[in-house]
Amino acid sequence: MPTWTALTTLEGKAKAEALGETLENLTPEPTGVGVFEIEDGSGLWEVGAYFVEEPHGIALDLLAAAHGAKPFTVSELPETDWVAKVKRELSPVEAGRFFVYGSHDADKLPQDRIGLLIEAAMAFGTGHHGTTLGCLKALDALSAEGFEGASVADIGCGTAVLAMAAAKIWPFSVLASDIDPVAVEVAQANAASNGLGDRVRCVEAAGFDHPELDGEGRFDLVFANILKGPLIDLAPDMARSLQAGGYCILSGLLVEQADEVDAAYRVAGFDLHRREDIGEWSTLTMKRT
Ligand SMILES: C[S@@+](CC[C@H](N)C(=O)[O-])C[C@H]1O[C@@H](n2cnc3c(N)ncnc32)[C@H](O)[C@@H]1O
Repeated sequence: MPTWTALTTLEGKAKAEALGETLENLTPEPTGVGVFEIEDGSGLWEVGAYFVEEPHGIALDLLAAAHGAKPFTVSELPETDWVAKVKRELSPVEAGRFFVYGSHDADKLPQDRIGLLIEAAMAFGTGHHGTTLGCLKALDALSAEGFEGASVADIGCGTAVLAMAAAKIWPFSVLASDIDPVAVEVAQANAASNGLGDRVRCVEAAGFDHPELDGEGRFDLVFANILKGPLIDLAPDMARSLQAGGYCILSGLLVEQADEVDAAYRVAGFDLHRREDIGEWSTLTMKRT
């Protein structure tokens, strides 16, 4: 059985966030990085990096020295325990008409909701994050306005939660993509377990850099829940890929970053159609002019 090596340290908030960012850029790249507040009133934050393979000790020593971090605790976690723990703790999420749930909560799916079965796995998108929620709500709002997406792409699909949501409300195929091959595998498996294996296709790609994603006016709706920087970089390709009157639903940006992304997309040929802020996260629906 593969084991996971977890490296954790405790810091104050600012240092924890800076350390988390540095860990994400570490070589070898961690399989996951987490930055969490310890809920004991101590004001301390836990920073963790999780590796499937043995971490690079020297890189970690340098990292700890550079940040003045307390020594990392290194522990081995059996993979199955971790996944099972996350699964048990995940409760269903409602977003608009959508109900995102794990198989352990299958009996809780209300009859009037559109179910999206997502098992906790090594991909982002269980519906719990404000960015995913924002995108699902934006999709629901577009559909309530009478919009029907006949050619939809989900860039940075993670679990494919957004691609599957679109495929559940409209009778067309959806193309999902992710830069991370593990996410592509998880996404394709989720599509199959939701009975959408023939209509949600997942490919590995960075942005629109894939023959199946390429083409002027190729799509009428594109989701991109990635970060502010990549979203801004993607604006010209997004404008080229979308038909006039089509939409992109953008998330992964903090509330204070929304105006900057909005401005970049206006320059590229979009108008702001809708904005939804959930907690510290903002989701923009931009309409191609
Ligand atoms: C925040 S998650 C979003 C997952 C899912 N779409 C959701 O809304 O919950 C971002 C995903 O985008 C992928 N990603 C990041 N940059 C990307 C890029 N330039 N092109 C394609 N995928 C990217 C990451 O691997 C990750 O799976």
